[in-house]
Amino acid sequence: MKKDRGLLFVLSGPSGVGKGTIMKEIRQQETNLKYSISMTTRQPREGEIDGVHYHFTEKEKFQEMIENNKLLEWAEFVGNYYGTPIDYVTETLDKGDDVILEIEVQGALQVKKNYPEAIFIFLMPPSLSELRNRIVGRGTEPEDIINNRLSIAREEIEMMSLYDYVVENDKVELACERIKAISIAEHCRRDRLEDKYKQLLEAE
Ligand SMILES: Nc1nc2c(ncn2[C@@H]2O[C@H](COP(=O)(O)OP(=O)(O)O)[C@@H](O)[C@H]2O)c(=O)[nH]1
Ligand SMILES: Nc1ncnc2c1ncn2[C@@H]1O[C@H](COP(=O)(O)OP(=O)(O)O)[C@@H](O)[C@H]1O
Repeated sequence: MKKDRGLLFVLSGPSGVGKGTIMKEIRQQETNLKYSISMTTRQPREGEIDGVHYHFTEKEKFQEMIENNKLLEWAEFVGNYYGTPIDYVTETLDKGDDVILEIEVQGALQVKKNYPEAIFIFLMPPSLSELRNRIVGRGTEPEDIINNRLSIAREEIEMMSLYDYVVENDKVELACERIKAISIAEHCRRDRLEDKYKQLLEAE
């Protein structure tokens, strides 16, 4: 039997909330979620690998992708460009596999416009002071960028109500379990096995 099209999940939330940490954990586990690797013009951080964490690229190439409609969505974030290559997403969904995007809020809103059937998950920190602690603790950004990211975070949090789910990232394992539970629940909702069971009842 032909597999139904996969489901598209969008994980979003303020910088420093733990999106990368959660995605790293989920990618190491056996799940049906395929991770879409974004394209960015940002410089790689120490330990980041091209083609694993991001497709790192020059501005010209990124611009070309936009012009050729090769990005499902894209956004400028603190001076760099980030975008989702469309081909991987459509090919994977067509094969019947689920895809998860880890993107910021402007991009998520574009996906909502272009692919409204996607399922939107907003990851929240336990508090704003904890969010600051996490960004400072990560030690990857200078003070002015941290402040910039925190003021964007406040604006992003205001968009929370547009999402289907709000998931707290208090403990990494708990947040991962919640996201996996959402994926299972959404499959139950989409697949509705009523027809199958109706046939079974009729056959008995
Ligand atoms: N719109 C959009 N945002 C992205 C994409 N990839 C990553 N981002 C977001 O860009 C923001 C900055 O990412 P990054 O520089 O890796 O920093 P970090 O996620 O805060 O560690 C984060 O909120 C990411 O979720 C993408 O393809 N599209
Ligand atoms: N549940 C959590 N509890 C404590 N620290 C966390 C938790 N989740 C993530 N962190 C830490 O917060 C920092 C930011 O996480 P990161 O995954 O880089 O965030 P994002 O990708 O959303 O910007 C990292 O140092 C990470 O180890």
